[in-house]
Amino acid sequence: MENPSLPFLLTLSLVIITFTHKLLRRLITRKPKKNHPPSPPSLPVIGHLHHLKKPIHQTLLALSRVYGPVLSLRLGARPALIVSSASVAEECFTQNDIVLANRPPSLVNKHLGYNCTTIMAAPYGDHWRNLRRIGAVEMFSSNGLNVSLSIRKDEVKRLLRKLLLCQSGDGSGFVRVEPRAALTELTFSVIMRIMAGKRYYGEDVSDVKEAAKFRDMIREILRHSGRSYAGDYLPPLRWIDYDGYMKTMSKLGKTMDEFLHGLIDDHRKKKKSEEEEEKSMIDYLLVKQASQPEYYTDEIIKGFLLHIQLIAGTDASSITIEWALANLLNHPNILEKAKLEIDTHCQDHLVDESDLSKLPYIQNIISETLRLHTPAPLLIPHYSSDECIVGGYDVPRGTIVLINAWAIHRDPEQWPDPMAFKPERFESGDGQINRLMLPFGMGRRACPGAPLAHKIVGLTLASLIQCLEWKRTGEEEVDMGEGEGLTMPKEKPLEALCRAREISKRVLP
Ligand code: HEM
Repeated sequence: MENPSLPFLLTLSLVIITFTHKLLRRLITRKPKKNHPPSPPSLPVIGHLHHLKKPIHQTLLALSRVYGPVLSLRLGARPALIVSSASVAEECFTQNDIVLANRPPSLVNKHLGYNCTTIMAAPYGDHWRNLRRIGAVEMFSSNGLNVSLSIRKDEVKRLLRKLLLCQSGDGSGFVRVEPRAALTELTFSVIMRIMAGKRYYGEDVSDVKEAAKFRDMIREILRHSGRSYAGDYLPPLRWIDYDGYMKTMSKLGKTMDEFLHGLIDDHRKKKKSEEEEEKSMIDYLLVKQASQPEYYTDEIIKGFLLHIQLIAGTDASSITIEWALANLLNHPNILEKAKLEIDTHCQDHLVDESDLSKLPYIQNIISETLRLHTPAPLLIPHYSSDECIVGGYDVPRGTIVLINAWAIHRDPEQWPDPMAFKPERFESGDGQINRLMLPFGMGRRACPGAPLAHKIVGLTLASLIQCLEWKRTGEEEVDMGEGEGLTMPKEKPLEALCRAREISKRVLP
C-alpha cells in the first residue's frame, strides 16, 4: 500500500485538531444540565392545559399526589410551577420572596387593572410599594382602622336588624334565612363607605338607579375576574377573540372606568361646596393629587379604588363568614361553646371590636374556617422575574407560580385529622398552632387587608352568634360543597333557621 501523501496527512491532522478543540471547548463551557421539577406528559401546543379541570386546586392536588409536591406544567406557551408543600411554600416567600413578588401579565389585569398598574396587578417595584404604603397607612394601620370603626359597627347593626326583622310575631319561632346576600351587602357597604363615603345596598341608598348599576357592574367584574382565559396562555386566540371575551372585557373595563370617574368627579365637586361627614379614601387621594398631580393621576386613583377595595376587599370576607356559620350549624357543640364565651364576656353590651381579643375561641373558629375553606385556594398567581431555585429545582424566569394553600392546609403530615373542623387545634399548647397557615399569603405580596378582614369577620360572626339562635333547616348536615368564583364560595348558598335571642333586645338599640 502506498504511503498517504503529505497534503492528505496535513488535512487529516487539521480536522482532528479542530474537532478536538471544539469538543474540549464544549466540555469546558457546557452549562450544567437544568434540574427541572417532575411534570406529567404534555400535548403539543396546549401543554398541560387539558389537565386543568375545575376546581383547579383539587386537580392540582391530585397531580401533586402523583408527581410530587413541586411540579411543573406548561400552560400553553407559559411555564408554571405548582407548590403543594408547606416547607417549599415557605421557601418561596422567604429566600425567593423578591424574585417571586410579581404577578403574571393577564388580559383581565390589562382591561380591569388599568394596564397592570393596580396594587394587585403591578409588578414588584416602586409604584407597587407606594400603593401598598398608602393602603398600610390610610386603611390598615391602627389609626386607619379606628377611623372606619364606626362604619363597621353601623353595618353590623344593620345586618342584625335586618335578620331580626324577618322574625315572626313575638320572635319566638325560628325563621328560614339565606344570609349570603346580606353578608355581601355588609362587606360591600363597609368597603364602599371607606372608599367613597356612600352605600350602594339597602333601602336607604341615595340614588337607587346608580346603586343598581353599580351592583350589576360588580357582579360582572367578579364573574370575569375569577375566570381564567385561554388567550392568556395561547396568544393567537386573542387575535380571533373566538368567544368574544376580549370584547366583553373591554366593554366592562369602560363601564367600570366611567363609574369610577363619576365617583371621583362627584367628590371633586362636593369638596368645593360642602364639608363631607365621612372622610373617604377618595378625599385622601384627591388631596394627594393636588400636591403630586403627575403621580396621582385619575388612572392611578381609579385603579387603587378598584383593586384594593372592590375586587380584593369584599368577596373573601363575606365568604369566610358564610363558611364559618355553615360549620357552626354542623357542629352545634362548637356553636354552644362560642355562645358561652361571648355571653361570659359581653353580658350587657353588643359585642364590640375591642372585645375580640378576649374571645379566643371565636378567633380559633375563624382560623379553622380559613384553614379548611381557604377563600383564595391558590392565593393570587405569582411570577418569577428571574431564574431561581425552588425546592431544589431550577425555575426559569417568567414562570407562573401557584401555591396550593388549600392543599397545604389539608396536609395530614401537618394537620392531624385534616378534614375535621376543630377550632381547638389553634389553642396554644396544641402544637398545631405553629403549622404554616396561608389564607392571606405570606411575604411581600401577602394580603395587606388582613387586619381589616379580621375585624369585619370577627365582629360580624360574634354579633350573629350573640344576637341570634341558629340551627339547621333539617336533620341533614349542611352541604359543604365548594363553588367557583374569584374566591371560593360555598357551592350552595347557606340556608339556616334563626330566631332572636333574649339578649338582642337588651344590647341592640
Ligand atoms: C378573609 C378575607 C381575605 C382573605 C382570605 C384575603 C386573602 C388574600 C390573598 C390570599 C391574597 C394574595 C396573597 C399572595 O399573592 O400571595 C390577597 C391579596 C390582596 N388582598 Fe386580601 N384577603 C382578604 C381580605 C381583604 C381585604 C378586606 C382587603 C382590602 C380592603 C384586601 C386587599 C388585598 C389586596 C389589595 C391584595 C393584593 C396585594 C398585592 O398584590 O400586593 N384583602 N388577599
